[in-house]
Amino acid sequence: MNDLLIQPFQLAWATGALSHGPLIRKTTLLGDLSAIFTDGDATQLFPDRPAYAVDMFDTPGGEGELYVGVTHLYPGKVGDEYFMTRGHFHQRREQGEVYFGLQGEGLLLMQNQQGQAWTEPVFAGSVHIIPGYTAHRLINTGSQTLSALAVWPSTAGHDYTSLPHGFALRVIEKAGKVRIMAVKHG
Ligand SMILES: O=P(O)(O)OC[C@H]1O[C@](O)(CO)[C@@H](O)[C@@H]1O
Repeated sequence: MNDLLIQPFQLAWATGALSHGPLIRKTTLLGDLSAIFTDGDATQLFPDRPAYAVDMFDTPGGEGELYVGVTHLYPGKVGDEYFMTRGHFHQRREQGEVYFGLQGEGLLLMQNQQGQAWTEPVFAGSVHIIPGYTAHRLINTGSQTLSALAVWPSTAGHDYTSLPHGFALRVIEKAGKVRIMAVKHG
């Protein structure tokens, strides 16, 4: 092959489909998420139902390397609470991440180490800079799959243990409307 011209990976922006490169897909089932929903027991009614899938290019890790992936978060609720990702800080706290909304509608929930939380609407074309020292979670408030492209340092890692009481906000549907609720244990 001509080493002076290397074909890039590709992303279909409208759907989040990744191609032209080695891919890894990780699917998270409702049954894996019982600890994060208010009505955790309800997740056991459909434990094998996929809540979301993360596709990412299988590229080298290490200092200075970036990962590129797309999270496809499916529509649905557990009780009145919308499907969401686990949410995490980065092991390497100082490392940030960038999300790009591709399709669907939802919220990006962020929370700093002081416990202050906020949300940003996610939609096709939205751009989200997740600062370092900030936990983050995607929430699907729509009726279609919410897909977001993410770019993050390969050394960032995922810390799921530093939110023992969860996030300070929960997002539910009430009287047909999206409600962002401040809670003690999110
Ligand atoms: O690991 P979580 O919190 O379920 O989030 C899903 C994915 O979202 C990302 O932040 C971006 O794809 C990944 O790092 C993470 O695996």
